[in-house]
Amino acid sequence: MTALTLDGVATATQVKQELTERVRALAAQGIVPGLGTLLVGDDPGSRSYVAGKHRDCAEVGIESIRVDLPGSATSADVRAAIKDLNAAREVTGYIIQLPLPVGHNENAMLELMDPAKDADGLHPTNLGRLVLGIEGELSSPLPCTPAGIVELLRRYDVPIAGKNVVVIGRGLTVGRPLGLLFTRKGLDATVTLTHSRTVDLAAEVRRADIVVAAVGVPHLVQADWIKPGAAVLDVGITRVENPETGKGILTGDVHPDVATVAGYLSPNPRGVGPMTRAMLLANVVKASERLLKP
Ligand SMILES: Nc1nc(=O)c2c([nH]1)NC[C@@H]1CN(c3ccc(C(=O)N[C@@H](CCC(=O)O)C(=O)O)cc3)C=[N+]21
Repeated sequence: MTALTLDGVATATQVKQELTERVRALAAQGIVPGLGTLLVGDDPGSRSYVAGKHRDCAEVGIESIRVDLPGSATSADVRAAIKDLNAAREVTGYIIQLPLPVGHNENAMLELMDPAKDADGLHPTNLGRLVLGIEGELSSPLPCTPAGIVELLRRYDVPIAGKNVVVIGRGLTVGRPLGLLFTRKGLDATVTLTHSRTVDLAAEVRRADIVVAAVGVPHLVQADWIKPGAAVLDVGITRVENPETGKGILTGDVHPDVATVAGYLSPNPRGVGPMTRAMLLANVVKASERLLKP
């Protein structure tokens, strides 16, 4: 058996086409969604991620508002920039590009954001609403990677209700919110959240119909860990130095041999990553559409 590829690039392209239509409909009502990004310091990875997000915005017609602060910026500078973004009328939603340089208190900065403008869905109020299971229009922006994972599975009609999901990694942006999302009414999966202190990780993963690996440990998940036919989402990515060439290779958490056992496999890169970026755009468009609601 060779797993069906859950193609994140093709799916993200579909999502962006649908968003382009929704942005056109908003423009007809005089509303232009705007995505703000606050980048502190000059980490090349963060710079390239932020540049990618603004390219995505241009693709669907969302306005971009970039705020870049130098690495020497103080917490007061960051707080002032957050206050400006909260007040800026052209900003529908924004993100604080993580990680912030050492010395800044990320959680305190996230809490300063206006929850209605939290395009990442990582503000405590929005994570709290996820716990409360607030559905429908009132529901807040969902964290982008968990939303991207569910959207990818849905678009390939991968069964979720009643299925055993094993998430590897309990991080803020993926593992923890994903457990809440999969157990929501309407998705109805059963979730096991594993982590570095889980006793027999392979045994847990072998029970899974859906596996999400989000830890950043190259090729952690082996083929003999996978129930034949299971869906595997490879999220964690690490730049592994090639000893011969010295080049950095992007390596996922899932060993390539898994493709011979799994029923579905998202590649990494070109899987959940592009879906994460598409869901960020969806959060901004949804926030603008909420402005239309009486
Ligand atoms: N507030 C905040 N929110 C984030 O969502 C956030 C963040 N900070 N800091 C950094 C991480 C990283 N992240 C990625 C999203 C997509 C790809 C992605 O699309 N990667 C491509 C490969 C690289 C590329 O082509 O750019 C892929 O997987 O195919 C990568 C990384 C979001 N992050």
